[in-house]
Amino acid sequence: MKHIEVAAAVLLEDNAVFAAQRGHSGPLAGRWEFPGGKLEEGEDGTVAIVREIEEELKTQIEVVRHLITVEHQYPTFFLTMHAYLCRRIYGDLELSEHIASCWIGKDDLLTLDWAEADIPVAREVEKLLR
Ligand SMILES: Nc1nc2c([nH]c(=O)n2[C@@H]2O[C@H](COP(=O)(O)OP(=O)(O)OP(=O)(O)O)[C@@H](O)[C@H]2O)c(=O)[nH]1
Repeated sequence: MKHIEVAAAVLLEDNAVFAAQRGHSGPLAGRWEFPGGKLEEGEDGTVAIVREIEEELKTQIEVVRHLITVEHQYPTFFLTMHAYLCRRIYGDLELSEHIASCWIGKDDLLTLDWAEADIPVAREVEKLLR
């Protein structure tokens, strides 16, 4: 079974979190996620997340702290996902791969159609929102 290791960014601003909708085809098409991507060989998650957000969203971020690591078995691969609380430094989170994005508050957070592995992350985020 394929094992994928991914870093994801939790960006909080004005008491809301940034979420993005996947546009790729495949089993998770159209599902919502925290932006990020796969670690390169030998790469630390904190380095990977800064690189991925620069590539995907043309935005510079910094990592504030590790939030949660989730392990999830999808039908076709096993996922390890490290979610980091991050801060935006510069850039407007321009979508290049996702089809939509939103800033979502505590009350609506769990109503989004999240990728399954993201539910435990969303629950952690819920604790950080008022
Ligand atoms: N970035 C990200 N990926 C997630 C999340 N939740 C989740 O299940 N995943 C899965 O983890 C993998 C992340 O890879 P990616 O975003 O680099 O993937 P991709 O399939 O577009 O790959 P590619 O860049 O090789 O085309 C995908 O299979 C994605 O479905 C999440 O919150 N953020």
